[in-house]
Amino acid sequence: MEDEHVSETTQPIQTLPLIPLDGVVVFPYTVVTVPLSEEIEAAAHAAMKEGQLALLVAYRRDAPSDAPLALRLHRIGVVARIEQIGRLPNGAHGMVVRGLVRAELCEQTQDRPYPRFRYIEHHDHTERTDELEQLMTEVHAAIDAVLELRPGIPQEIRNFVRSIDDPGHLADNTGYSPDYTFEERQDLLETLDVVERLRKVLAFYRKQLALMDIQARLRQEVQDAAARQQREFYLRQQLRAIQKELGEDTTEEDELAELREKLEAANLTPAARKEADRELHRLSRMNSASPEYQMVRTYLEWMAELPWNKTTGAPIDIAHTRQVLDEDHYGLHAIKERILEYLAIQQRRQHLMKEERVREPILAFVGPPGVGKTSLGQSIARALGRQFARMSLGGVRDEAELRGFRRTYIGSQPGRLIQELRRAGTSDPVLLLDEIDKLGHDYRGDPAAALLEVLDPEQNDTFTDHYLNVPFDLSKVLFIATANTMDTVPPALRDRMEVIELSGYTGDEKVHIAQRHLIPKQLRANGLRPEEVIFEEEALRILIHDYTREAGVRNLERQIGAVLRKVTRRLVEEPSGAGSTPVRIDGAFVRQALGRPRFFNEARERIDQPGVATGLVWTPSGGDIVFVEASVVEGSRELRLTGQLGDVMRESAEAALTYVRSRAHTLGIDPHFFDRHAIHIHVPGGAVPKDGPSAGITMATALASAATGRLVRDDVAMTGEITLRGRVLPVGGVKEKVLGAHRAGIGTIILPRRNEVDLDDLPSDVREALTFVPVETLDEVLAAALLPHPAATISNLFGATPQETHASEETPHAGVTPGRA
Ligand SMILES: Nc1ncnc2c1ncn2[C@@H]1O[C@H](COP(=O)(O)OP(=O)(O)OP(=O)(O)O)[C@@H](O)[C@H]1O
Repeated sequence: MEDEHVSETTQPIQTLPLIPLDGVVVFPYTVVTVPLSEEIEAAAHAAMKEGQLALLVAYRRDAPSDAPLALRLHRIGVVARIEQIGRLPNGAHGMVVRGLVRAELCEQTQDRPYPRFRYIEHHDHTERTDELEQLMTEVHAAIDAVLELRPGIPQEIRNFVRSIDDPGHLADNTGYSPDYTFEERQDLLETLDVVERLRKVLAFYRKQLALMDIQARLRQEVQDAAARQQREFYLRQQLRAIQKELGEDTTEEDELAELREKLEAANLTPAARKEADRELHRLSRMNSASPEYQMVRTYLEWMAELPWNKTTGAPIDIAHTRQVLDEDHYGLHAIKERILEYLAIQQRRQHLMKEERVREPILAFVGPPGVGKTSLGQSIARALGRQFARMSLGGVRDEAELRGFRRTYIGSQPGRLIQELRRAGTSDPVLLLDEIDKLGHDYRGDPAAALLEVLDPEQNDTFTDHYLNVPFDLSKVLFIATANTMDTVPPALRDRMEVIELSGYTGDEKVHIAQRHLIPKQLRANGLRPEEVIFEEEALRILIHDYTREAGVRNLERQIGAVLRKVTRRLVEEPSGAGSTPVRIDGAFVRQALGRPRFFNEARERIDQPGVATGLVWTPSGGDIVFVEASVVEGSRELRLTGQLGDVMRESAEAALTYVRSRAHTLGIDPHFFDRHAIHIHVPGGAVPKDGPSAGITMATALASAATGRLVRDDVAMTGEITLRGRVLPVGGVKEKVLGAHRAGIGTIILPRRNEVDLDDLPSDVREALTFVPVETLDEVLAAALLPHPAATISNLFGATPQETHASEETPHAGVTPGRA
């Protein structure tokens, strides 16, 4: 099938003298000088007489030397013309031969005085196909590229190779290349098919090119690295010289000595000492320019800077602690007592053996923002003479954030715990674990599990950070957790906490906190002296009620700061007035300084139509009021609920509807009203999901209001779960809810009778300021919450007959807003 490429053969018509070659391959078209050994002399001379022609064939390298000649020779050689016999430049005898055509040996016809062989000639036969042309181009390009890269190749040779147009000729000429081994040359000679021969040549040169490329790159890299090292060396020498000039000369030895000294002073644990010594030894044998040197140095610096055995805490003194807590915090009596109890127990437990100290709980302050969780932690630290450190766990999703990354990672560091301890500088600080309710977790490991280990006295004296890789004793740290809610804290962690709830402050408490703590703090922060300002209580109350609405005092403190900034500015702008009379901050000053109030009586504003009732909710940032809206439209019997309500809340809505329907007659609602109307209940409040059963009575009230057209009282708010039969069940979070309602300006609170006990927890001023309506049934709720129908009179207030209300039943959905009673 490749016949057209196969060289033409001629019949073995003649014989020629054979000159065996040792390690030399002669190709057609090439001229070679061959040393004339004794062995071949006779043949050479005989050939000269026979038209200068001889067969030149190489010995096989693998054949035994005692084998018959025919077997010791390769099958293919060339017919060559001996151009000249004579002395070579080196003085030896030699001959110049020119290869003419491939020859295949047939049988030997003579042995002595020189061997003769019959042979067949193989002439190249090629057809110039596209494939062949393409191959030629590629071979030319490859040879060219190799020659280009090879230094010292004369231009004539390249020009000569470029000029060869005959494929077989081109391939055979490459046989000159010094890169071929003998076997490769012989193989090329034996490849009779020209295309195949060219392919072999191409493959050979490509391999050659790749090798040269790698060599060149390696050479370049070696050169670059050497240059870089030289440059760094040069720069370091310069740096040294500069440091010497400045008197800051620190050589590597100095650096090592300094580290060694620091480590000595750091009072390391035996395990840490061992690791540090090992790394110091490693460091002493490293080149200071290497990146690894820096890594080890950083590690050793961490080790040297950690407070392995440094403590400041004195034994717990309860009386002193009480005094400090009182100094720093107004009120919070029950909370302070619990803190003192906890510390007293800690004091006792300190003497216990490690095995007995298992399952010690951790203090957890839980409550809305700004109620003093952080500042209580700071006070405790102050009272115990310990450092205070704080670590926010909000959004920590990765265990490695707490425990660090192994040193093998580039740029690795110890975890947050170790970092905070270094910052604290002692091993017994009060460490506030902030926002444990916002701890995350994902595929990289559960940080809560790591935290559990940290908090477990059984394990935390050998806490191992991945970066340090030696145990660090955390057992002397006083951990305090803070959270807005315990609901989202993983149960295993929750079990370890002694929860102390801070529910928020009343207006009066806030006034006191402001007068005693926040105003003095903000005066200092704004560069004011106490005698320069008179902060009137009226101004504080306006700030509390109209400019902030919060359980804590964080925004109040901010607003006080904002008001005082105006004072500072005024004093700076009008220095003449300063010092004479103090600046008086009253209500007018506040309004002028802060602009329009942010909060107002929202309930009055919202309840302008039937169908709206005020409920009470508990949120992680304190209690608050919420408005439940119900509307009825003519249509098929349907209940729609919107406002991101959870399943429990939806069920309560259904229970509310069922009950209101069952009381339609008493409430004066047309018995068929609910068959002809669709009901829609909506609880506004943005995108916040809401759930829980405590809005049951509020939904029922809103529904009853919408269906009867009677307005709900705007100074009333309520909370309570309902049953299908209209009973009101107790709910949670009453204290926070009541405080939230009080803040929002609500005067009357309807709550389940069984929650009345919770009112004992309320500050007395709040209890006195509010009216509580404890209820057991929904009828009682509606009686207290709904205003009489505009058309009704006082006498039939709660006993309206169907006829009396029927006439005006259509008003709400007819769009007429009944007037306020
Ligand atoms: N009872 C109090 N007496 C005096 N100052 C208080 C009291 N409660 C809170 N503060 C002050 O209110 C400010 C806010 O309190 P803090 O930062 O401790 O709140 P927090 O509960 O930790 O809030 P968060 O949950 O947002 O961290 C602080 O300046 C704190 O000193």
